[in-house]
Amino acid sequence: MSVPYKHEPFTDFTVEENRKEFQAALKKVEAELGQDFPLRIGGELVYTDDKITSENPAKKEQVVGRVSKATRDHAEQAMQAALTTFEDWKRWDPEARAEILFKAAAIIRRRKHEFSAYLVYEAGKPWNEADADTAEAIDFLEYYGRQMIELKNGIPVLSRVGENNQYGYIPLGVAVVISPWNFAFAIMAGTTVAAAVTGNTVLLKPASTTPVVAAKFMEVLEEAGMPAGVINYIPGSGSEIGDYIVDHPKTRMISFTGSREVGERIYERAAKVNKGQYWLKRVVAEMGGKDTIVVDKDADLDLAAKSIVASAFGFSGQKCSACSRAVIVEDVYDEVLEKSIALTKELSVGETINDTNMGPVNDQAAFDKIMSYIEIGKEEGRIVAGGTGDSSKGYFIQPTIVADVEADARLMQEEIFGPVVAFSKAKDFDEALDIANNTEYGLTGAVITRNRQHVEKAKTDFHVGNMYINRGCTGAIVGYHPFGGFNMSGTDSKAGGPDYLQLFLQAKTISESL
Ligand SMILES: NC(=O)c1ccc[n+]([C@@H]2O[C@H](COP(=O)([O-])OP(=O)(O)OC[C@H]3O[C@@H](n4cnc5c(N)ncnc54)[C@H](O)[C@@H]3O)[C@@H](O)[C@H]2O)c1
Ligand SMILES: N[C@@H](CCC=O)C(=O)O
Repeated sequence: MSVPYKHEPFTDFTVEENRKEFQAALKKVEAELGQDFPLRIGGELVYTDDKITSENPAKKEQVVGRVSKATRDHAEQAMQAALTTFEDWKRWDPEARAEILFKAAAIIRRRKHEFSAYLVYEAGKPWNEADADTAEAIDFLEYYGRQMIELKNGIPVLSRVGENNQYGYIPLGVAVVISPWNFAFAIMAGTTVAAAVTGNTVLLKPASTTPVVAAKFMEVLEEAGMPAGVINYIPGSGSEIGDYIVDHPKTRMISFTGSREVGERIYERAAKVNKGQYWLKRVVAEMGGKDTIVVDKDADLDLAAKSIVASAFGFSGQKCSACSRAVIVEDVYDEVLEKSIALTKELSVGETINDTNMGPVNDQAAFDKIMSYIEIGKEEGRIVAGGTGDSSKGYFIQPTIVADVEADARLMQEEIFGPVVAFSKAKDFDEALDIANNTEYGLTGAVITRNRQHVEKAKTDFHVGNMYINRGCTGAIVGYHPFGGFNMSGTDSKAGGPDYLQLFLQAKTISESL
């Protein structure tokens, strides 16, 4: 029997010993950078000539690793391997499947700083963000393992005289898992193991800018005893193999996390029943956000500014949960804005091996997109902090606050996915909530208030999947804050929540007449 789930503690980097250990891990990983990683298809390691080169976004010339690139033929081979393996894997005792996850969690825990160091190099994460990403990956393994054990005998239903009834869950088949780069470890690992622990086999296509940490995770799974063919690792371009695996008639479900644009495409394509397909594909799609922190007039204004700045600029705003809109009741607008500007000016931006507050953004495309929104910000409001970027060595953008933006402006409506937050004024709390709700998304949001009635109103009227009170709007913890959004933020599949694994299962009723 395993001990109860508890989330993995974060490393306290104010402790000198922890800093030294992390610096040692950074050194060790730096010496390993530039290796080649294979595809993994049915347990075979496949090296291709065509590679995806993963670069450090903080230092463009630094190659983190070269990863073999899957073609459609590889994707087809992976599908066949997954189909064959499914026939065996689905019959495994769920507890034995869960044990592999616990073993993998233990391996990663022992090498925690090493994985976080990879995230510093490959995703440009500051130390604390890398550490949190690794901790969340461990949490997903520990939590989903336990959830599977809880579900293994199904859920009791009523029986009656002369009739014995059972209600249980069986796996679906081959799951296609497509993950984003911004939680290159946690989301990639969590979505993959959720599919596998429930008895499905997996085709994993990680994001093209962060395939190395996924390759390292494959090594851990193998060491933990994951049988060959259960998880098939096929990095490749979305356009080359993405559509192919989504459309494949043998794909039973798709677990996608990424942008709204790609999510909509996958949702639409998955709806079509192709030749040889005899099920409706299940789609879990977790997409973008346009998340708001609302500040009431009766609120702790220091807490408000701290929450806005941390949620807007943590990992350079590259979180689906990031605060990209601060909606502030007019009585306290100027004060919160001033406090936020002051805190923002204290943030350091630079190469994340140096433990800066903020690192680079993901790549040139992200840099260009974010800078173009800053230009739009100059038209739609007033730049009061930041506003500049430099992509000569890495993709660095200063944390940017745009003040006095109208509620329907582009800056208030479109996902920027970078270190840019728009401030908007509301005449009172009701109007602030209306503005908070006026986007097509509905992922996270927070209210900062001391007014109990307003807290209660926000609980019912703030239409987001994760609503926080008197704190920032990022940083959901597995098992504590099940995570997923409404409307165009996705299918509200609550990752790290008690009903998440059922998305990877189908329920079966058995009724026996006695
Ligand atoms: N809601 C959530 O839980 C959540 C979590 C993390 C990120 N996100 C969102 O993800 C986005 C950032 O991530 P991103 O830039 O990696 O997103 P993205 O949509 O560009 O890419 C996500 C994944 O989809 C793949 N892909 C691209 N085209 C494809 C296609 N035609 N078919 C199949 N797969 C394809 C990519 O290669 C990548 O692996 C943001 O919008 C962010 O809000 C959401
Ligand atoms: N779960 C993370 C966000 C994941 C998306 O980028 C958070 O709660 O901040």
